[in-house]
Amino acid sequence: MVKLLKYLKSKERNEILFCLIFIVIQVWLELKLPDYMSQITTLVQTPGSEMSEVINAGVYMVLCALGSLISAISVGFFAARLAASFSQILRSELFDKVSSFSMGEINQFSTSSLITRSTNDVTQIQMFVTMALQLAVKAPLMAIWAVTKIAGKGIEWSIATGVTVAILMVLVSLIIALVIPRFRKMQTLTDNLTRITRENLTGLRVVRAYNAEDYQKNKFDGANDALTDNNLFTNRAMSIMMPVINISMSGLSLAIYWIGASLINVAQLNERLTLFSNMVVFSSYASQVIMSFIMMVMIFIMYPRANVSARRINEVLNTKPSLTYGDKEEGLDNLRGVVTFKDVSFKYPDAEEYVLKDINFTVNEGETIAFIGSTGSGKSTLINLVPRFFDASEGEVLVDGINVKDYKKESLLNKIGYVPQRAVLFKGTVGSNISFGDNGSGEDYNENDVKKAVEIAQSKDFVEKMAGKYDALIAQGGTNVSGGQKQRLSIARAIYRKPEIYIFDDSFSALDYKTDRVLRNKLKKETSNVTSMIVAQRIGTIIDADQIVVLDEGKIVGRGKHKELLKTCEVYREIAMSQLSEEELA
Ligand SMILES: Nc1ncnc2c1ncn2[C@@H]1O[C@H](COP(=O)(O)OP(=O)(O)OP(=O)(O)O)[C@@H](O)[C@H]1O
Repeated sequence: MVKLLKYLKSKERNEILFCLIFIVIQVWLELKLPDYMSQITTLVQTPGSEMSEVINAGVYMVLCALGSLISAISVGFFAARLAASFSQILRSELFDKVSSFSMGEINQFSTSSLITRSTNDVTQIQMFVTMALQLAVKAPLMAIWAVTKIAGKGIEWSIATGVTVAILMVLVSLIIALVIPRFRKMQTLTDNLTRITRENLTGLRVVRAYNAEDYQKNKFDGANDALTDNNLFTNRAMSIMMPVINISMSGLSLAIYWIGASLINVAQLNERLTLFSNMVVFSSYASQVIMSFIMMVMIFIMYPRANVSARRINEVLNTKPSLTYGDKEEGLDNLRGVVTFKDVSFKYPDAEEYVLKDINFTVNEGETIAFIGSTGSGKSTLINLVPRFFDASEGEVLVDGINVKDYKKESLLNKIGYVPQRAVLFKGTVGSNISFGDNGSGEDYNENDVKKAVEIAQSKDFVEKMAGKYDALIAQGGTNVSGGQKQRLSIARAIYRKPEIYIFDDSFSALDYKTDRVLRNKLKKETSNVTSMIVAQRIGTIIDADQIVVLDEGKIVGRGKHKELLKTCEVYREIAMSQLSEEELA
C-alpha cells in the first residue's frame, strides 16, 4: 500500500497536511470536553459557586464541540477529495501502463482481471484512504492523549480500562484472523465473476444459438455463490464485532462507576467530591480510549482487503513492458515501405514450440506480398511482428532497413496501416472511426480525406445511406453495421492513415468476391506506392500478388508468383485446386 503513495502529487500531499492539522485540532478539542465537564461538576458540588462560572464553562464546552465538529467536517472533506484524486491518478496510471503492454503482458493478467484492477481494486483503495486518513492518525493520537489525561487519576480505574482493552484486543484479533484470508480471496472471486459476466455478454449470440443459457447460468451461479459465501462469512464475523465492542464499553463504564462508588463510600468526606469528579472525567476519557480502539479496529478490518487491492494494482504498475523502443524516426535513406524478415523465428511467451521458423523475405515499396497456408500455420503471427504486437524471438524484422525495435513507437507505427482479422469499431461516428487512423484525431477530421478513404474502401454507398452520413452513429463494437461493412470501415481507417505499409490480416474474407476485387484494384490504383502485406484464405484475393509466401507449420514451403507456385509448391497447389476451377488453374 505504501508503495502506491509515490503516485501522489504535491496537491494531494498538501491535502494530507491539511487533514493532519485538522485532526490534531479535532482531537485536542474533543479531549478538552471532559476537562470542562469536571470543572462544571466541581462547581455544582461546591457551595457558593457562581452560576455565571457554570455557564462560562458550559459555553466553552459548546464552543469546543462546535470546533471539533467543524474540524471533523474539514477532515472528511479533505480526505474525500484526496481519496478521489488519488484513485483518479491510479486509474490513469493503470490505463497508461496497460496501453504500453504487449499482447503477452495483457494475456498474462487477462483482460477481465485488468478491468477489475482498474475499477473495483481502485475503489477499495479509495474507500480505505478516506477512512484511514480520518482514523489512522486520529485513533492513536486520541488514545495516547486520553491515556496521559487519565494517568495517575486512580490505579483501580486504570486497571479496569487496561483489562477491558486487553479482552477486546484478544476477541477482535480472533475475529480479524478469521476474516483476513476471506478478504484476500474477495478480489480473485470478483475477477472470476467479471470474467464470466464479460464472456457471457460478448458471446451472447452464441450462448442463445446453442441454448447454453443454463450452462452459462450455472457457471455464473457458481462464481456468484462463491463470492456471496465469502461476503456472508466476513459480514457475519464482522457483525459479532460491534456487540462485543458495545458490551465492553458498557462493562467498562459500569466497572468505573462501581469502583468509584466503592471508593467514595470509604473515602473521607472532603475527598469525596474530588473522587466523584475524577470518576466522571475518567469515565469520559476511558470511553475515548475505547473509541480510539474501535477506530483502529475499523482500519484493521479494511486494511487486508485494501492491501490485496494495492498489491494487485502494484503488480500491474510495476510490470516492465517487454516492449522497449529505440530512437530512430526514419528508415535508411531512399527506403520506403520495405519490409525484410531475416532468419526470423518466434515462439509465444511461455510456449515450448516455435510457431515460426527461419522466415526470410523482403518486400519492396509498392509491392504486394501475400501469405497463405492452412489455419494455424502462423500467418497472423508473422505479420503481427511488424507492428511489434510481439517481438521476434530470433532474427530481425526490418522496416526500411532498420530493426523495428530501434524505432520510436510513433515513428514505426506511423508507417503502418493495420487492419485486424476481426474488425474493431469504437463508439462514435463513421467519421471519428475513420479518422482514428490519424493517431486518433477523433471528431476533428479532414472531411475530404475521410470521403476519399471511404470511397476507396467501397463504403461510400452504404455510408451515404446512413442517417447523418459521415456523422452517422456507430454503436459500441460497431454492432449497428454488418460484418462486411465493419471490415470496410476498418480498411478505410488504414487508408486514411496514409501509411507506407498496409497490413491486412485476413481482412478481405468478410467481403464478397466482387467487393474484394474492386476494393483491391482501387487500392492499388490510388495508393500504388504503398506496400501491402496480405494474409488471405482465398486464392482469388492474392492471385495478382508480386510475391506469395506459402506457410506450413510455421515454415516457408513456397515463395513466388501464383503461376510459379502452382508448378513448384505442393501445398499451394492443393489450396488452389480446392478453390479454383480447372480453367482458372490452367
Ligand atoms: N496468443 C497466443 N499464445 C499462444 N499460442 C498462440 C497464440 N496465438 C496463436 N497461437 C498459436 O500459434 C499458431 C499460429 O497461429 P496464427 O494465428 O498465426 O495462425 P494463422 O495461420 O493466422 O491461422 P488462421 O488462418 O486460422 O488465422 C497456432 O498454432 C496457435 O495455436
